[in-house]
Amino acid sequence: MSEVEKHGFQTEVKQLLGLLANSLYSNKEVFLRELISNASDAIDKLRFISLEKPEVLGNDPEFRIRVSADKEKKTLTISDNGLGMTRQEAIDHLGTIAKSGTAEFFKNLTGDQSKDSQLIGQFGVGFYSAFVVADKVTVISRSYKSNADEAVCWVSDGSGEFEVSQVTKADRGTEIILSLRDDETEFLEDWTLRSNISKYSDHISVPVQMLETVKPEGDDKKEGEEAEYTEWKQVNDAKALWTKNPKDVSDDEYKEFYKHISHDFQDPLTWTHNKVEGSQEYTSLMYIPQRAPFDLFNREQKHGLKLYVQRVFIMDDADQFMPGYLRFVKGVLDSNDLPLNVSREILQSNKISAQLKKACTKKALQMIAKLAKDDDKTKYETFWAQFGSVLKEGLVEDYENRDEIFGLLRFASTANTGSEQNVSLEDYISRMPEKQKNIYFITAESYQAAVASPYLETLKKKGVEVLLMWERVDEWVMNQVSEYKDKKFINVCSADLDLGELEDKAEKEEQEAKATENKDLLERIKNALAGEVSEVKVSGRLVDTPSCVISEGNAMLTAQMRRLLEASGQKLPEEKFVLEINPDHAIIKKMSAEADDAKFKDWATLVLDQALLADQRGLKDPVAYVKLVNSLLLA
Ligand SMILES: Nc1ncnc2c1ncn2[C@@H]1O[C@H](COP(=O)(O)OP(=O)(O)OP(=O)(O)O)[C@@H](O)[C@H]1O
Repeated sequence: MSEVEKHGFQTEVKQLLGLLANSLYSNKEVFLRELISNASDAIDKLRFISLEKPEVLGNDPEFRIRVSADKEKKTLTISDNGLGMTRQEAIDHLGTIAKSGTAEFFKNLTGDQSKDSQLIGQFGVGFYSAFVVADKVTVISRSYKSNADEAVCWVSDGSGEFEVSQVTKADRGTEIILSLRDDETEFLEDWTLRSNISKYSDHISVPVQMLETVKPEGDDKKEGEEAEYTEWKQVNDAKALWTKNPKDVSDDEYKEFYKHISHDFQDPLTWTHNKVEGSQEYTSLMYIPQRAPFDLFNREQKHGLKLYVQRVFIMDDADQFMPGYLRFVKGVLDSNDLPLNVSREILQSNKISAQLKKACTKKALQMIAKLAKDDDKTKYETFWAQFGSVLKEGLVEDYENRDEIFGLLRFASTANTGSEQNVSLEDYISRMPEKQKNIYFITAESYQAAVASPYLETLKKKGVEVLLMWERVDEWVMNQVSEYKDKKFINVCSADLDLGELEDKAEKEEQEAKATENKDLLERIKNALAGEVSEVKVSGRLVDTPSCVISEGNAMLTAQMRRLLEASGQKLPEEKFVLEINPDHAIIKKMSAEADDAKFKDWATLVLDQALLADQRGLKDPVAYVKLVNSLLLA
């Protein structure tokens, strides 16, 4: 054995190891699924390499995973003849977590063990789950590229460090030896292992073998042969789940397979399994998780389907088949038409992959639509809470499926008493009074800001429902969609709020009359606010509030959008507002009666500042505002 080299785990791995025992307490046996999954991935990868270089298989061409227990030593060994790891790969892969966004994820943990261990499920623990049952893990691995004496031995007790040394290993592949804790010896029992392996691994295509005692009897027994001997026998079904007829697959099998491909501990919310024959031949099996992954909004998040061509694994995270707004969909795509030597670059510009993307997108949207119709309403609520804001991106990203996506959206609304997002556009349209031709909505900083906005006042008075939006993505999306089923989307904060036929002739005339009547007042306010506002108008949208501001012309940078752009580092020109006043409001009446120009200016400033505050625009000089309010209160 060569010199032993010590390494420390990456900080995040240490944190993960610290939380594991708690998070996997009630389903410790998942370590077996995770290690068998890794072994099967390692075999899939080598099978792929061998397509071009069959010589890498050498004299060991039969892929298999082996599980064996040693009751005396209290060890459980999982070995595979996959691609193996070099010394450096073992250091890199078994000492760090390579997922982007990992550091942020760990920074955001609360420090409360029980809460954090729930979150860890979102993360996928993989190899490290071995430490839940073992107090020492030894990995002996030889890469398919290395010689027998260049194998690596990796050992750790999971506390903070691991050791690596060079060893000799006769065959290619990886052997993981778990020294089980005293209270975990049930995993040495033949029956426990067999039942867990068949539960977790029936659906993977690689045979998983265990040693079986064979008792030759009668004619089989040869002269001089020992009474009993052991032989490696296949334990699992080893038939890739997606290749089966959907009718022959149980819900439990679908759920287990999901856990195998996703490394999630929870069951999926739903799935769709489709075998398509004809001009294109492919099978897709797609799932929606119950919970969003920790990196759903990380640009570098790996997502997409596991790609197989004619049942041969080609690559993980093939994002060419799923649009970005469906990045939470997990699953497998097995194509008969793509070439086996397909690369990411080829997929990017390939006609077949474009057709497959279209088909998979449609199927995924149908799966979501079916979930929306499920009798169990909580399922769609869960889906919407986890992935709704991502799905909305599809309105911009996927013009072709816009109507389908619109149909899946759920909103908060003034028709509800709380902030729950459960109103579909169909619900909204079905409640529209005959005279209403448009769909009204508001975007704001928060639910509270939206529902209490002065911009809703007239619509509320007229009994018109308004959809309330406050998610980051809303402003951007709603700026880019104009209509649904011939109904225009109208932002109630827009400069020229189009009430269409909801505003009758008499109201229009009344409004015009008020504008004429208050012409001097409007002019006086504009002068008093010299340069602060571009125009002062009589408002048609206010009832209980003295004033509001709207953006000049149709520039329509709402407060929310402005903040988003500023946060992204854009320099925006200073905004000019149109101030709308409600001449029937007592404050405006009081202001109008003020003869003293200086005092009038104070009132005008107050009315503008209040409008800016109500629109969550913030004030340039909040201290001056407080002084002004106090002086008017004490006057
Ligand atoms: N049996 C094995 N053979 C070869 N490489 C392995 C084996 N087990 C683990 N590895 C390597 O170690 C890496 C880390 O494994 P780990 O289970 O922690 O994460 P993962 O499988 O990449 O991610 P996740 O489990 O979240 O999908 C793997 O990506 C792989 O490169």
